[in-house]
Amino acid sequence: MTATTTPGRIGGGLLDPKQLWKSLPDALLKLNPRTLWRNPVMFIVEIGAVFTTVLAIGDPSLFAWLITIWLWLTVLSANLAEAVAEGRGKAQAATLRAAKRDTMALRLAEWTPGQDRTRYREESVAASELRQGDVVYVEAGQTIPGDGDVVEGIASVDESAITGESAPVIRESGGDRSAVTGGTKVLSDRIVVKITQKPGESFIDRMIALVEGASRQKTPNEIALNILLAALTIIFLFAVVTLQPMAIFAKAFQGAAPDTAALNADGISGIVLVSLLVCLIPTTIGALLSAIGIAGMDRLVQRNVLAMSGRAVEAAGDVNTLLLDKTGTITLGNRQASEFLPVEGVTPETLADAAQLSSLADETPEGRSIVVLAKQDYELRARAEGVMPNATFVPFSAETRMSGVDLTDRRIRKGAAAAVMKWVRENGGHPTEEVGDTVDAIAGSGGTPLVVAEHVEGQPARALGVVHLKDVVKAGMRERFDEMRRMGIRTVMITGDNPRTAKAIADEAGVDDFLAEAKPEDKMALIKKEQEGGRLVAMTGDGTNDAPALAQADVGVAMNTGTSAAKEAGNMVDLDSDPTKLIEIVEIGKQLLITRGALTTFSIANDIAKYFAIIPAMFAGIYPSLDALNIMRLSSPESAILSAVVFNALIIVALIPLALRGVRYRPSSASKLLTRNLWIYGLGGIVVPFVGIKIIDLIIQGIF
Ligand SMILES: Nc1ncnc2c1ncn2[C@@H]1O[C@H](COP(=O)(O)OP(=O)(O)OP(=O)(O)O)[C@@H](O)[C@H]1O
Ligand SMILES: [K+]
Ligand SMILES: [Mg+2]
Repeated sequence: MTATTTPGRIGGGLLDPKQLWKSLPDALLKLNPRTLWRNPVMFIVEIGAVFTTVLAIGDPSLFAWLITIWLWLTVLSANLAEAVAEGRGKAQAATLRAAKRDTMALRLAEWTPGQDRTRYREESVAASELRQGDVVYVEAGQTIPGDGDVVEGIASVDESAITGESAPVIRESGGDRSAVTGGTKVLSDRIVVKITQKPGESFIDRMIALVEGASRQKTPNEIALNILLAALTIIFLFAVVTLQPMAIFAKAFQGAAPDTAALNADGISGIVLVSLLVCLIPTTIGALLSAIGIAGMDRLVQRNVLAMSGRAVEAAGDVNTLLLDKTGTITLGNRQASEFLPVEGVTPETLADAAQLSSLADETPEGRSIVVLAKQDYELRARAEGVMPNATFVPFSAETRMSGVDLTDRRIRKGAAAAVMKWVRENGGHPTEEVGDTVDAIAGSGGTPLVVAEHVEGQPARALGVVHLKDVVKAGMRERFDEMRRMGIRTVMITGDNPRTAKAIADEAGVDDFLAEAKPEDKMALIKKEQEGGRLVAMTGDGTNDAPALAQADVGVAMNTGTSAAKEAGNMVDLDSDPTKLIEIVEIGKQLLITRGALTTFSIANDIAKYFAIIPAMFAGIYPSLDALNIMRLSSPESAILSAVVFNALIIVALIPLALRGVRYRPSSASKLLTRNLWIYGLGGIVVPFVGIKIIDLIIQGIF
């Protein structure tokens, strides 16, 4: 992809200070308690800051004001993290809005497929007036007025407004490349589009809401973590509150110890209690949690993937099995007729003629390619539907795996070998051995054989021959599947095609397993089976027949080129329509989970370390024996507390880049990763505060 629509990524780990500055107004707005209460940890800090502000006004001192200022800065840092994360989507939303200009649409009344356009009543309406089910006509140079499926014709479309990709794409009726998006532009030819969107709920609308974070909801893991953080906060609140009677008691017994601003005969000052509390509660992760989630979604957007649910992004990090469909996902998907192979006694022309006749109204790419090949090899002229008034066309369905035509005294079918042979038998015929051999040969090479058969009234049905549909495995598939294996993900190809073709393609592409002759309900059943025992399943697909499976999967990635039904059913859409994108989606999911885990570990280790940094300094005057623990030798209790509060605020800002960029992920086993991160972030979390607080203490000492 190109990154024309995506705002600059935060590279190299360093945060552009300009971004912090630009997000400052948003961060200030987030101080509003009505929005902040959603983040319990930071909400407590804000209450604490209000409290110390009141105390500082009542009994002003430099110490009181410094603490108060830094407490407010702590809340502001958290808001800044979230605002910076959100700010990146806003630029993209602006680009998308530009594509949303209101256009005029040419609506067709009483449309039926295959008819000459001049027969319809046409009316020009504003795009915003269009309703679900309306049929519109769009030609070269015009903007597509709404989301829908192409029901007639083929056109090249410029989708750069949403994908950022300037190369035009083909959109055509019938197949799995039929979905078009409102706001994109037809470059050549003309198409008839059936609108599928509800007014005001267009794909671009949803994209805007998504990149702006307006529709973001907390994910299950995030909610669970929030509850844990709130619980920790309450525990520390008790710990701090019970410190007070202890302090008063100790002070009474050790009356000789000198009073300090932190501790006198009345106990610990309110300012110090609040400071202690803020230092102990998990402010680091509390401040960064939501930014981590937003950044995860944003990383997907950068890769042209729209995740409609945060839950799916999380699930992606834990996926065990990936199901892919064959045609159009593993293969290029424009299965083209390449050869007519008749049985003995039938001329190639007869076969080509029958195949063409049965495909005249078949709007699938396969059907159209048969019409074209017959025309080109045998100069058979495609007969227009209007010229054959007695013909009833039988459209292709994934259930029957056949399509065809019924004429007055002759019926023709073409389709999957098993389906057509069954049809021949049911109509009194015997499929010849020869068809079987031809079918096997084509399938063995990875091609799709379509058997053509006819049933003339009064005679037994008979197979006329086989059409060879050629398809090509996309480049680089094997390497990507190897990579998935290293990540511990099993890949399974599912296809409506026969087992032989399936095996040939599966071997060539290097998937772990395959399921052939799968009907939509079989795909569903396979997913449900895989999900048993808590395994998470991802699925990529593009066809209408993939829709139920996409909805059932934990991560359902619909190709943007696919049908509207598929895009509606999945919980992610890949604008690049690249099935191996799932590797990146899984990586981003894992990165999200790892980043959250690492920063939680760091945050909690950090808080515990702070406890040991401050408490000895505070009580050293009273309990000389505690002096042994006072390894940091901070200059005074006040300085110790102020240093801890300053450090607590600065560490949030320091970690914003990591929260946004994410902790690096390399394919390796989950347990190895966990141990490694526990070491780095756990140990780091313990050591960093000691060093940081000491440095700040020295600076404070230097100033005063
Ligand atoms: N237009 C058509 N007319 C008749 N038969 C068709 C047509 N298109 C496909 N078939 C047959 O029906 C079978 C099932 O098609 P279906 O679209 O369900 O699956 P597929 O495209 O082969 O696999 P996938 O699920 O990977 O997309 C094909 O393998 C082919 O034999
Ligand atoms: K803290
Ligand atoms: Mg298909």
